[in-house]
Amino acid sequence: MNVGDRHFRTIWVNEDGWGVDIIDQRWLPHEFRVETLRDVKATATAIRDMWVRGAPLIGVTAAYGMALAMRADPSDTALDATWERLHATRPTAINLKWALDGMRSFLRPLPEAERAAAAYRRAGELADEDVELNRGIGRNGLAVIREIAGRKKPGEPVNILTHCNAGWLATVDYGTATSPIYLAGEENIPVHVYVDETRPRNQGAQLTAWEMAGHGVPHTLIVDNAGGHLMQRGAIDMVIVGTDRTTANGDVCNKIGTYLKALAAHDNGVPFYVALPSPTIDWTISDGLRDVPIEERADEEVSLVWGRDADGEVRQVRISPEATPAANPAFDVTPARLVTGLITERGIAAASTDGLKALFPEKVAAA
Ligand SMILES: CSC[C@@H](O)[C@@H](O)C(=O)COP(=O)(O)O
Repeated sequence: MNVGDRHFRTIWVNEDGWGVDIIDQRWLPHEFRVETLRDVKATATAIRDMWVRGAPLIGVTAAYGMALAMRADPSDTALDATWERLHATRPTAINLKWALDGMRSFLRPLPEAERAAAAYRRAGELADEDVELNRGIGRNGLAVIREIAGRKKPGEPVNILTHCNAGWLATVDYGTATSPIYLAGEENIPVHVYVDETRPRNQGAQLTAWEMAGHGVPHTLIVDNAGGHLMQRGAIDMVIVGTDRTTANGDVCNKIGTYLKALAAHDNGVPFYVALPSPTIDWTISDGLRDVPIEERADEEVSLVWGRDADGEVRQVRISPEATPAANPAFDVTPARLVTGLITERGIAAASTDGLKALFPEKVAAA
């Protein structure tokens, strides 16, 4: 998507032909910074410390990390060690394992001398494929927005609530939850987005709001706790969120707080959609609560917040007593029964084993 009048993806190969450039998302919305990753160590840090984040982008970054590793040492030992090191960075998004497994099984049969070039090529293909998957999600989600818009008075916007950032910054381009929103904009369908701030790291306030502002999408920032109130008053037409891992029966693991939004949506009859590319489906599990590992992140993410002060300095401040401990589970699981539909690149699936099987029969068979 565009930053100013220049098109950016979130990740690309540096002009030197081998470094991997990323948008360092820690500084947004205050500063737009690009960093170059030059080895596996830097790639692991970038994923773990959330310079890049969002399930699809984590996967593609890991694929490029494999390429950096193969350039330094194309041995089987390095292949396995890189898989282990990158896989240990963040536990919840299944796209990470999907990308690492795919890269390793693609590279293993190749002669060592060919592995680095092949790895860069394959990582680039995964990046391109991600963009195409997201375009597909956009087209399918757009049908839902269009249908709601058709029931509105002319010019009245479709009010969409989203949580966290499942935008272009969380993917290679377009985003998952935001892709239908961007396509609605291209069709001049009026939309308005309520952006949950998404404590503790504020991906909504910092990233989704920046995306919406940058693309002229009418939007309003709300605190996480305002969603239920707005739904009770009929201010939300639909919810669209992303996911880090969806199980074969349609349970959805996503950023902490998603479950509460789904409960409020269910209680108020508001459609609750989840937008996801098929690499985010974990076909090997069918009980999200039991089987999805939930990342526990540092307590400082709860006690300290980043912002820009009156002098223009980006800094961190403490908001709770030094002595108060904090817990920071980063994701939660929304049971399939609360999900209206799964918007995928192949269409909208019911959040159920049969619903997903109807769209992806070959994946179910392979699992
Ligand atoms: C298209 S991104 C889907 C999810 O990865 C997104 O909703 C999310 O929860 C991101 O969490 P994050 O901790 O910022 O990586």
